[in-house]
Amino acid sequence: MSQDNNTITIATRESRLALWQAEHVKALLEQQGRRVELLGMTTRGDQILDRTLSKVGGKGLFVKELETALEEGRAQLAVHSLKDVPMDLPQGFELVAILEREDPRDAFVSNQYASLAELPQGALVGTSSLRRVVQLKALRPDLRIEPLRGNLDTRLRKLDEGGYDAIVLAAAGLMRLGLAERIRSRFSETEMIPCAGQGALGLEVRADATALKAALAPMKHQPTWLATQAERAVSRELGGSCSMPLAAHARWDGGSLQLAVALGHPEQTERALLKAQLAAPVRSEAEARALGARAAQALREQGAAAYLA
Ligand SMILES: NCc1[nH]cc(CCC(=O)O)c1CC(=O)O
Repeated sequence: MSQDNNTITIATRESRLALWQAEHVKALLEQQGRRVELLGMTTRGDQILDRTLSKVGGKGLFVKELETALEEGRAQLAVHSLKDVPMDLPQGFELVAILEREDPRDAFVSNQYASLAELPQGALVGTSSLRRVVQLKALRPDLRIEPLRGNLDTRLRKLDEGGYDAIVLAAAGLMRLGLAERIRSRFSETEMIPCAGQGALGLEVRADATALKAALAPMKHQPTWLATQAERAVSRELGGSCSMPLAAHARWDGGSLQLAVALGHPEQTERALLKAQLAAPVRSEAEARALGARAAQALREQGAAAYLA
């Protein structure tokens, strides 16, 4: 297929969201005169749709098959939702760029209610993200929260079939798929702190792909890169995977990064949510990671150890 050096083959999952993201990067590369093909693949994470991902365990459920394609030379580039990418990539792989982040917030979607505040006592909310569960419980202890799995279209269908009063999803995914009109309201980044990397796309290549790395480097959006380095450092420091109830979101305020973090207990959702907010001037990746490490430390000082399995 792509034996000639000018063609870049992008390995992608085949969900509508993943394909949109791969097509988006393809279009950006084509604007630079590159020839691009897509290689669609099914990952283990796509196959396990009947169980909550946190119970399946294992990191990188959505990325491993794509990495194998890079390893075997069937593709040169993998496009990921950054929040699905493990904090430390396996030996031989690298994130070469992170694109400018879109809306990082979580969205409230319902056919009857305009916002969380409007939900009646004891309403049923669907989400499978432990991060969302612990923050929803803190905001509205009366709510019943039930698992909701599947790709975005499936989750919306389950809402429309009457299975839930409301569901909570990442705004960015809905916007990418042209489903923004389903969003009734957005949570602020402080009331429902997003997951590390939410709303950003990461480009992964083989670490030895020198020429390709040089070609992709200009696609790196430095403010997003630094913000997400701080967020991902929190998770790395706490030994986290994407399935623990950890939230980390950094936003720029002039030259300073404002980092908000929250950690809930994975089983006892009635236990207090640990929270911290820190800010620091950040000019380098080292400074971004140091800010993330300080936030993790702040959570440890509040007793994070008892929350980490
Ligand atoms: N975990 C699945 C996933 N991975 C990326 C997105 C949305 C897009 C993004 O955050 O970049 C979603 C859906 C969701 O969490 O609702």
